[in-house]
Amino acid sequence: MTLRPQVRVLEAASCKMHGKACLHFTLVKGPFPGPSLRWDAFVHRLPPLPSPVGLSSNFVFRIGFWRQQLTSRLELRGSLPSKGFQKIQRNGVRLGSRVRGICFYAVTAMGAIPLFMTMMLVHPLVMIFDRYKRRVHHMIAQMWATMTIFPFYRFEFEGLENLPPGDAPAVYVSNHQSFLDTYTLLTLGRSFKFISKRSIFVIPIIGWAMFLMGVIPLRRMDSRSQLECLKSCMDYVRKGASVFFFPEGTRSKDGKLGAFKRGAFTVASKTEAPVVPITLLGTRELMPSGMEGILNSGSVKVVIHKPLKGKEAEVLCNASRSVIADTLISHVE
Ligand SMILES: CCCCCCCCCCCCCCCC(=O)OC[C@@H](O)COP(=O)(O)O
Repeated sequence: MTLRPQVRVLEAASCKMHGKACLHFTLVKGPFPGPSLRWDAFVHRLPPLPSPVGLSSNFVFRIGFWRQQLTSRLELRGSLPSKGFQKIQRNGVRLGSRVRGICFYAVTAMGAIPLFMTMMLVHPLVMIFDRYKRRVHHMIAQMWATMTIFPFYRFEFEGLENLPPGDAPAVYVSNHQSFLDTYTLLTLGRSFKFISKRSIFVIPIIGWAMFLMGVIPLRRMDSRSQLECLKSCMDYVRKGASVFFFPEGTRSKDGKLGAFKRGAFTVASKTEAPVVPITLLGTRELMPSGMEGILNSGSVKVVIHKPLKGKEAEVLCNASRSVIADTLISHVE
């Protein structure tokens, strides 16, 4: 293995690390093509303030066209928020986030098995004594969700006093940014029935538990399935239970709040049940849509807003969306 100094002056377009003009002094160790280790010192030539000066080491593994890069970077002074050798990245995703993701799913799977067995055991009694709310199942789901997320991120609730007293029937709605939304909301321990896309029911154990809990399936593009879903929701609410909609119908891909579908608000206006708007903050930063395999570090906040009542679905829809939109805007750094 030879150590070969390389000095490279990278134009803005080619400095992938900083996207700006900068000077790199690189020591390359290792035969080419093959695994190589590079030490890279960089100074920005035309720095806006603050400009990063630092050291990074790239371990580049190359076999034929396959290339894998692990980067760690020490920013002595930089534009990145935090300093220090803590960002070991693979393809731009921090190793820590990958490891956390794997642990997260291990914990959630290990917890689900015994808890699901318990659910199965008590299910006949639940269907006899508490057919609509199924509170015992929600307590089990609350335990599962809490034990799953507790080791990985802090979550706090604001506005708990706005929750309908005694689990009274209501239509809950919130923005939707991540799979973590469901986990976080389940820790509330309320017996609301989620409206879920059918494909989630196929997940072993979780899907079966959703069935036992009375989660309402929906084929999103199918108008008949939408009607059946609304009918089930109205039936549940009239029988004293609550339902939970993500009116955007899908997770936000860019963090912006999408348009709200009317279904939830039709159920509320027809059953005269209150709408409880909820804003979820931070889940997307932890596990963005399309990156379900990773879990970044961070925290989550859930804001429960004052319940809204009314006979006009459109009015309820607009009022709910704007209170959530305002809260999202007010929490943008
Ligand atoms: C025994 C262990 C206990 C297990 C309890 C499991 C309870 C799980 C409740 C799941 C409720 C799921 C609600 C999902 C709502 C939904 O369907 O949202 C769609 C998005 O997400 C994904 O769609 P997309 O963003 O378009 O990919």
